[in-house]
Amino acid sequence: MSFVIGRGSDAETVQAGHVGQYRALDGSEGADLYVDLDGPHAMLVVGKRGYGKSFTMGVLAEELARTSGVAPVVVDPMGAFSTLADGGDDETVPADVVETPTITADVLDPRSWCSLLGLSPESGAGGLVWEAAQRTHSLEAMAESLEASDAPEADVRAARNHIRLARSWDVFDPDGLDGAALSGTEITVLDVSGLDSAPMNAVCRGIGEALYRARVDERIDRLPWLLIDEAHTFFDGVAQQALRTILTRGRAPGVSLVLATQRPSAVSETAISQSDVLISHRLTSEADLEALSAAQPTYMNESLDDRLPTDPGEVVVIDDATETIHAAQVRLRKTPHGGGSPSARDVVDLE
Ligand SMILES: Nc1ncnc2c1ncn2[C@@H]1O[C@H](COP(=O)(O)OP(=O)(O)OP(=O)(O)O)[C@@H](O)[C@H]1O
Repeated sequence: MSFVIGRGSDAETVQAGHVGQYRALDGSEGADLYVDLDGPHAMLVVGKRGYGKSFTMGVLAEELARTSGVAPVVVDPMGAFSTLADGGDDETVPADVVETPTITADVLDPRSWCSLLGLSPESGAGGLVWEAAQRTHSLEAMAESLEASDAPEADVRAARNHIRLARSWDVFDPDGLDGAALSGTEITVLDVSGLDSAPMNAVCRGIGEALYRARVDERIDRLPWLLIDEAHTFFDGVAQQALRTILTRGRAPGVSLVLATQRPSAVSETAISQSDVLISHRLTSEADLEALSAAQPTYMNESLDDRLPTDPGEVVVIDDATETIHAAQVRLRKTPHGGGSPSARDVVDLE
């Protein structure tokens, strides 16, 4: 029996992930720390650059990949998680890396199409894109429907150019990833690192909606866990809508979200207030500390900044389910860590 974050003390550690050890006040390591992977959760992993957010997310990903009944999916904007598939010294993690993830065009509603292409729905071209998205289900069909329009040629030309831009991203495909394709037992890593912010957001939105809808419509049995690194990138664009839906309504259909960001002040307030587990690495920026302090739970007696850790891999965990706070050291990765900063000394060693 151990303490399991999100579940409570004296809990069984089945369907729980081993993420590290408690950290005593003198810095020594204590008992093992587990996180509940059985029920749905919204987790937020925050911390200044280089203090271990991606590493911690990788540890969670490794644990999810080896947990039954869940369908873990990572949206990987830095290309740091494909190493999950490389295996470790003595253990392998079942992982499937999708290097060019695609989604279907109809996951975006007409308004989102306009915002994705930077068009005002009130403009001539925006209105045409809106109508095309409303009437059709693929990018091809959207392009064709523009040609049949009797709108002014200048508007049609502008709309055509924007649709052409969307086609050049190569992220829309009528056979794009759906809930079924994403709900395997292995962890699916979607490498979006080669994409600009707009198509990256479109993919994230499509994946979030596909997983959520598949559970609401009872088309998949396993409980999806969507892990998103650099989450602030997605609260700036069209992905935001899907992430908000999961944060506010994901619990009932059993969809979990793990967001990692170095800028908690740049993810929405919803992301902070709806998270039931907050894992905080070192943070120093005034704005970020304020964003977290504003959502600081009433059971937290002292200020959060007084408790924040100082070294990479050290965390403070605020568990809303059990209303407890824990100081811990995140365990080492079993698969290679794909993030981290390059060092000039490593280059010299190679020469
Ligand atoms: N739990 C840990 N145990 C040991 N070392 C760690 C741990 N977590 C992080 N580190 C070390 O810190 C380095 C930086 O970690 P990581 O790449 O996860 O930072 P980050 O906060 O995600 O940074 P960025 O914002 O640049 O992505 C790692 O390469 C690793 O050397």
